[in-house]
Amino acid sequence: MISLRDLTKRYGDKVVVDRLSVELAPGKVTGFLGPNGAGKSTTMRMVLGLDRPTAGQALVDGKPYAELHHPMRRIGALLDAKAVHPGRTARNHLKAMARSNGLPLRRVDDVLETVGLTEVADRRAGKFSLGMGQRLGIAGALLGDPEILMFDEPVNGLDPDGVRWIRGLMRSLAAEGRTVFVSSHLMSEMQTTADQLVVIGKGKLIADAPITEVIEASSLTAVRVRTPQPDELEQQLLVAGMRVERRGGDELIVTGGTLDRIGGVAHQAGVRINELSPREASLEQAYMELTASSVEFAAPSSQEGQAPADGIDEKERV
Ligand SMILES: Nc1ncnc2c1ncn2[C@@H]1O[C@H](COP(=O)(O)OP(=O)(O)OP(=O)(O)O)[C@@H](O)[C@H]1O
Repeated sequence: MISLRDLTKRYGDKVVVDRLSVELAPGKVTGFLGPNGAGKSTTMRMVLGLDRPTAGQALVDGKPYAELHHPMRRIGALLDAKAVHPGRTARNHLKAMARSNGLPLRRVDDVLETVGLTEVADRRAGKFSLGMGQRLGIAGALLGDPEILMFDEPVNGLDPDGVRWIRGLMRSLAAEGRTVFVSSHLMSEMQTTADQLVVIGKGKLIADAPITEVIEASSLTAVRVRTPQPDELEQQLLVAGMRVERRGGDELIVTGGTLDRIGGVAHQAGVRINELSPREASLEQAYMELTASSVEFAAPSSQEGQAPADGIDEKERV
């Protein structure tokens, strides 16, 4: 279990991590999201005892990293895949890690196998491709067979095969009951990998919720309703506290209500429904909305690539 309690880091007068309190649950992949400079890497470094909190605590199984007996058996991390001696072979790199951390040497072959590097184990790490380097970094994280894994941007720069492999690995580590904490810029990637999301902006917690809730809470998640009695239904939905946008003819776009609630309101009002269809925001849209005010260096305003206000693609409009 990783617990962040009012975790704060200041550099000079800049607050980089601001009273962050989060508990990361085992058996789940928790995605750690935030715009550039939000404080993700700094948070992860504090969990590993590489940076000292200015205030608050980052605890691993209830203790600061420095007080753990066999830290690599508790938590394994990939922060910087390039932190490998280029002249060492992959196998020797892992052996050195195992020796200096009191881990059994037989683990080296196990983790080489897990990450698919057995064939190239005796090649020098300096000659490895980016993807092989990432795999070696992950092998190092797995060496102590820890219950907690933390990866900082593990898919950065990987080809689709590498991305798929890491996704599968994270899912299977969580399925074994481990705590998996992974930062990423790739929302689409998190949408398929994470169960839970922790979103920060300018060091502050913005959201800590299951991914489904983050998407549901987006104002871009809507329901399209078609009815021959749009005035009546609009009235009843407004009374029930939902927001309704009229689309001319028989179409309403409803936000703030689930399919079930909208169906219930229509049924009670005796309104006939011809279509009731969900329009889910993508995680990307929900995320952009959440972090809009936390982006440190925004690009000059551009409409390009922005989601339409109701989250419905132009091509879906009829
Ligand atoms: N050693 C340091 N001294 C001063 N400022 C620092 C130091 N390390 C990080 N920062 C600042 O802290 C802020 C947060 O950085 P951090 O790397 O934690 O963000 P991040 O969310 O991981 O961003 P990215 O996604 O771009 O990696 C940035 O503004 C960064 O410039």
